[in-house]
Amino acid sequence: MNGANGYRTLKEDPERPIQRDYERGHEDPISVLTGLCREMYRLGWVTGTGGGISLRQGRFVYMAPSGVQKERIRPDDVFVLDSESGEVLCRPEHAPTLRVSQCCPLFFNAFRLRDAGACIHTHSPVAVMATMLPATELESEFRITHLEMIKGLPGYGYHDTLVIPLIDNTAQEEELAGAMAEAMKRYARSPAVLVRRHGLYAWGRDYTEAKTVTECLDYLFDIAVRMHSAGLDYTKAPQNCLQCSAADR
Ligand SMILES: CSCCC(=O)C(=O)COP(=O)(O)O
Ligand SMILES: [Zn+2]
Repeated sequence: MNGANGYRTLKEDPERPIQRDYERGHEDPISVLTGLCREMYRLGWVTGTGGGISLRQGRFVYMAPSGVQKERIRPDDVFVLDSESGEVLCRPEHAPTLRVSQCCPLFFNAFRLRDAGACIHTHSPVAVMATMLPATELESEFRITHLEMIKGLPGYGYHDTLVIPLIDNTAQEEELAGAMAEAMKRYARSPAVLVRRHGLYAWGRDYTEAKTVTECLDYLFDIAVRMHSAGLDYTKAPQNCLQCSAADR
């Protein structure tokens, strides 16, 4: 069959659906986790052992150990947990002193409250800078509008104002869990929570979406910091936007 664009299109056989492995969880989640940790390290998101990613696939949750260099995790370092109870099912046998990531209860917030398939925690410098901008200090939320990359976030358009809740940091990572859950309930549309002077938790229905969301947010934080330095207001629509009313500007 020829499609309107001249490309050959195939009709999908319902008995033998085309395998879209990345959507259907046929990739090895442990290899995905170790590979993404290396990529996130290169982006400056998970340096100095902090930050990370957790994946949920069916009954199982995959998570890195705490306090280790995330870019150097090997497959046999990865913990496997029960996605319902949170119980550790498999631990690294070769290193009995390793403990599961301190981010565990925060990753579980994303799995339980948003039905996420992946959650990313970054210590990205631009995310941390964004939590200290004057507009975020006052409101305990990060707002930004009229930037193309907002469209990379599920359910958002160019003219929308993206609002990410911002919670205060605590001495221990686990102590953030309650405030993060509260913020997620109050900001039902938000795909992420910022932690002041610490970083970002962002999630998606699978690791591809979580990675895209985190990349778009990181870009938007960077732009916000640059716009603020240039004396520009990233929270308001530009004067010349014909679709927006005076109240938006
Ligand atoms: C320098 S990392 C401080 C602790 C932290 O913020 C963090 O994200 C720790 O994560 P881990 O997976 O190493 O428990
Ligand atoms: Zn952290």
